[in-house]
Amino acid sequence: MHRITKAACVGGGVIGGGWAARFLLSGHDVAVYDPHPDCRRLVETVLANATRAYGRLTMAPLPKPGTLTFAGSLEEAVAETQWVQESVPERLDLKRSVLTEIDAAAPEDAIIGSSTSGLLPSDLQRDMAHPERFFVAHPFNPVYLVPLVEIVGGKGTSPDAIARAKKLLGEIGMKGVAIEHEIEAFVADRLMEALWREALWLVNDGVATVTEIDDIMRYGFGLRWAQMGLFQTYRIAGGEAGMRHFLHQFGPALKWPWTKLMDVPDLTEDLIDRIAAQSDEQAGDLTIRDLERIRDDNLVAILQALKAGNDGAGWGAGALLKDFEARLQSEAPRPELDLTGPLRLVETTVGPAWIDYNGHMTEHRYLQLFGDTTDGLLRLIGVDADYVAKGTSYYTVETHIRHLGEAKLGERLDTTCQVIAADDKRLHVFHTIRHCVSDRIVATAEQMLLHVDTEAGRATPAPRAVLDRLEPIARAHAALPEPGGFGRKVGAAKG
Ligand SMILES: NC(=O)C1=CN([C@@H]2O[C@H](COP(=O)(O)OP(=O)(O)OC[C@H]3O[C@@H](n4cnc5c(N)ncnc54)[C@H](O)[C@@H]3O)[C@@H](O)[C@H]2O)C=CC1
Ligand SMILES: C[N+](C)(C)CC(=O)CC(=O)[O-]
Repeated sequence: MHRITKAACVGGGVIGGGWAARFLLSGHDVAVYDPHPDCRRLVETVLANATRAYGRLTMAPLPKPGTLTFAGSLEEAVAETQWVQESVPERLDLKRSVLTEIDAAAPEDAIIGSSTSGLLPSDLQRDMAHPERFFVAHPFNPVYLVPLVEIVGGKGTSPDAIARAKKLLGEIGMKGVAIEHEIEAFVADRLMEALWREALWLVNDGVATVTEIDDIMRYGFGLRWAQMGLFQTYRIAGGEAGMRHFLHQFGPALKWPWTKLMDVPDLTEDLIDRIAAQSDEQAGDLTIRDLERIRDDNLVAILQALKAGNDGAGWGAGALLKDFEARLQSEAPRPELDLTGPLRLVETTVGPAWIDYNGHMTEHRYLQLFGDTTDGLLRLIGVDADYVAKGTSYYTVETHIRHLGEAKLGERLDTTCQVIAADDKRLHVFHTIRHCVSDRIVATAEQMLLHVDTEAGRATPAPRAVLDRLEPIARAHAALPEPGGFGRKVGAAKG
C-alpha cells in the first residue's frame, strides 16, 4: 500500500501553505512550487502558526517534522511524490494547465488533488493524460487544524484514487468525505454560500452590521454547529418527538418570507465599502496575524473539548483527533531506555484550555499530565491499547500531588518517572513535572497502581512478559537517590 513520504504543494498561498504545514507536521517531506517572490516567507509564516497550534493540540508525541524545500520548477517539486496538491488561484484555465503539467511530470503512481472551492473535477481533468488519478480535495482554512476535506471525483476519476486519498488523509489527521455527485461548490460551500448571501443582504439592507451578524453566530447557533451540525441540532429542537415534530412545527415557516436566498445582492462599491469599514472597526487593533492566532487557539480548545466529549470517547472532530493521537502513540518510536536516571516520558505545551481563573495551569491538568506520564511508562512495559483490550490493565489507586510552582500559557513542560517499587501486582511511582527551559520543578506526584483483571475488577498478578520489562527499570531506579518530597503526607504543621 502507498504511504506518503513526500508530498508536493503547487501553489503556496493561504491554502497551499496550510497543506504544506499539515504534511510536514505529520512527518512527511514537502516540496512547494510557487513562482511568487514572497512565497518562502508566506509558507514559513503559515508553518510557524501551525507549529505553535500543534504544540498545543495534542499530548501525543508528534513525529519528527518532514523537510520543507522550495522547488525551482513544478517538475522538480512533483518528483518522487505520492501526493500532489494543487492550490493555485481559482481560475479554470490556469488550474487546467497547471494540472496538465503536474500530470505529465508526477510519478505514475502519485495521486493529484485540487483545492478548488467549486470548479467541477470533470472540467479540471479534461486535458490530463491520466485523469483517473485526479480528484478535488477541497480543504478548509486553516488546513492544518480543520480536518475536513471534501473528496470529489470527476467522470475520469477511478474509485481507487478516491479510496487512496481517504486513507492517506487519515494518516495526516484529516477526514476525507467522498461526495458521490459532482456539483459546483460541492456541499460545504453550497451551504456556506447560502448563509453568506443572506448575511450580505442583511448588511446591504442596513438590518444588521458585520459585528452583529458575527455575534449572532458565535454566541448562538455557531456553537451548536461545530459539534452536532444542522440536522442533529434540529432533531433535538423537536423535543422528545424529534425530527418529525420539528418538521411539522417549523416546516410552514419555510414558505414565509424569511429569506432572500434566491436573489444575489449586487456587490456594489458602496456595499463593499460598508462591509470593509465595518470589518475594520470590528477587528480594532488586531492584525490578521493576531486574529489567526486567536482563531487557532480557539480551534485547538474546541477540538480538545470535543475529544473529551461523549464521556471521553470523543465526539465529531474530537473523536477524529483522539484516533489520530492513538495512531501517533502507536507509531511513535519507543524511547531508548536510559536507566541512569528517572525516565523522561512526556513533553508538552500548556494550552489555553488548561488555564484557570488564576491565569495559570488548573489543577486537574496536573493530574492529566501525571496520568499521561504513567501511560508512557505502561506503554514502555507493554501495557498498551492492545494489552488493555485483552482484559487486564493497571488502575491508579492512590495519588499525592504537590504543587511547587506555576505553569503559564504556552510554557513547555516535561515529565519524568522514577519507579519506587514494583512487584507482580503493585507499581509505586514518583513523577515530576519540570519547566523545559529552566528545569524548575513545577509539581510532583506519588502514585500507587495495581495490576487488575478489568472484567472481575480485582487485582491480579501481571504476566511475566510485563514484569520482565518492569523489573530492570525498578532495579535501576532503586539505586537512584530518593526523590525530594517522597512519602510526604498532607498536613498543617502543629503550632
Ligand atoms: N482561501 C480559502 O479560504 C480557501 C481557498 N481554497 C482554494 O484554494 C486555492 C488557492 O486559494 P488561496 O490559497 O486562498 O489563494 P492564494 O492567492 O493565497 O494562493 C494562490 C497561490 O498560487 C500561486 N500561483 C499562481 N500561479 C501559479 C502557478 N502557475 N504555479 C504555482 N503557483 C501559482 C500564487 O503565487 C499564490 O501564492 C483556490 O482554488 C481556492 O478556491 C479552498 C478552501 C479555502
Ligand atoms: C471562501 N471559500 C469559498 C474559498 C471558502 C472555502 O472554500 C472553504 C473554507 O475554508 O471556508
